[in-house]
Amino acid sequence: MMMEVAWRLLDRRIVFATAAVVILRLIFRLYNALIAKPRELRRILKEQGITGPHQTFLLGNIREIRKARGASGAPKATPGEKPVHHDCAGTIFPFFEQWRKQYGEMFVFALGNTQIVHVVQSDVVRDITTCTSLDLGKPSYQHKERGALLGQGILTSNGTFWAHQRKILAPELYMEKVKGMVGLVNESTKTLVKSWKSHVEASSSGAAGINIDEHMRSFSGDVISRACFGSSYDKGEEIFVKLRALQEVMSKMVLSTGIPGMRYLPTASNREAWALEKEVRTLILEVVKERKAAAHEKDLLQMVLEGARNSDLSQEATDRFIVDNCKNIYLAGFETTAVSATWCLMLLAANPEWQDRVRQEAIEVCGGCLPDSEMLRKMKQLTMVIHESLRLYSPVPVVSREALKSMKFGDLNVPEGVNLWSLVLVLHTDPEIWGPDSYQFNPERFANGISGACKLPHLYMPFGVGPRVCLGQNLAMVELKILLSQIVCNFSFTLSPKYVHSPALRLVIEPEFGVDLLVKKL
Ligand code: HEM
Repeated sequence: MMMEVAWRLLDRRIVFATAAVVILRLIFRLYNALIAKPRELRRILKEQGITGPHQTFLLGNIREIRKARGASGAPKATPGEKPVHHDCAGTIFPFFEQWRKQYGEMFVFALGNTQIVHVVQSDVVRDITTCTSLDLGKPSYQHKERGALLGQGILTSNGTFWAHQRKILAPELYMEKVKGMVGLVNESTKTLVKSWKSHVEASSSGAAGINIDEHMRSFSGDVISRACFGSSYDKGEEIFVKLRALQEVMSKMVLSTGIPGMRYLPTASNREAWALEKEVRTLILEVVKERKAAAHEKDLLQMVLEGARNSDLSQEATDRFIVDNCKNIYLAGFETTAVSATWCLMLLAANPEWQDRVRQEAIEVCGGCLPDSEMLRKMKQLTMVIHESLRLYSPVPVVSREALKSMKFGDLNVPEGVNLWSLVLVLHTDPEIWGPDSYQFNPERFANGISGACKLPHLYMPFGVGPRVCLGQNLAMVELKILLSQIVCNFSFTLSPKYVHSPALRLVIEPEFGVDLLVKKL
């Protein structure tokens, strides 16, 4: 009896002792990750003279700033006012402007427990963005926060795994291959032009008011579905509808919190994201299964499939490789292209003289036909407008990297785990680089290409630069050129009085209330 009681007590003591050790280790790890390591990184940076705001800057703060300045962070604009472009960098990132004044060009701040150095000096930006070392990668917090959306695909992965994925995907988006996609982009454009024509015909005044954002998204989604899934296009559409829903759920989550680990909690949005993630995975793998039966044309999915099969991965890892990269291509190529087209059309509507110039050129070059790749090359005025639009409203506002090991750029020692951010919008509108009219819409500056437009061409980076430069930039330019040339050939358009100019930061920089145009058939 005595023995039994002693054993029981001992048992309990062992259980308590084990639990105490586990809890203490957990506390120690949390302390290290949340307090000791960030403090140590700050100390190293401070020794180099890099200081900055001490409060932890969570993405939730963006909402506070928005509340204070109006819904998007942009000053309130009156409907019908001509857009003022100098809004963008300063109003979307007012805190950066304030910190630059307070701490100088290079400063450190925190996003959750991640230390971020803000860098805009041209030589340091060049060294960072062109660095080919695999020790410099994409920030790990992006993967943590957007795991359900991105998985471990090309956008967020690092090291040799990223290099392997890039090697498989890159050749499929080289210019030679993209030339072969002109036909499918023309198909998607025809659908859009037809739908706008019926809108105009249905309006009694001969001018239809169109909120163009959804139209641009349908166009861009249509192109990506065709490029990715080829003849399995119908299934591709279904997958992309679900992915868009997933993206929307995730974008709300990303904006509402910067707290690490939130995505593991069973909140309502997390549960919704997990369910959508599962559905997308099942749908993609169904297409893959169907394909195993028959020889297939070489669309993007097929390349991802073959790349995964030749990679000596387990079945589980192969499936993940395929699903994650399909999701990554969609995310990288869908919203960015749609929002770029939206900004280009807003600028053409606000600047009728440029709309006329682009129209005249498109009519001369295309002669009433759908463009081929040679015609696209000849449309110089249109290319200038697209470059200028991507300069003022670059959809991706920040190019970011993480030092996966301690690294050095010029005099800057970057400790392992520190992130580097270059604000594209600031670099794109710096009067020192672009001249006194840097905030104005002036496509003429690109008459002699990017190197003729500014003093430091490597700082023009709507598609990023260096080894991780956008893989889809050729396709994106082809999409924009075909879409815009066909719109100006078929329609004339002005900004509707409903339009309120308010660039807002969501996953990309987009017009907060959309773009409303008044469209007439030519
Ligand atoms: C106007 C439209 C687009 C813009 C503005 C854009 C912009 C960007 C930017 C800024 C990056 C990050 C570069 C860096 O971190 O240095 C990126 C990466 C990427 N983009 Fe795009 N993109 C566009 C369209 C597309 C399209 C249509 C696709 C695919 C079909 C695509 C695929 C990718 C991929 C796969 C990456 C990751 C590259 C890597 O990490 O190795 N993008 N894009």
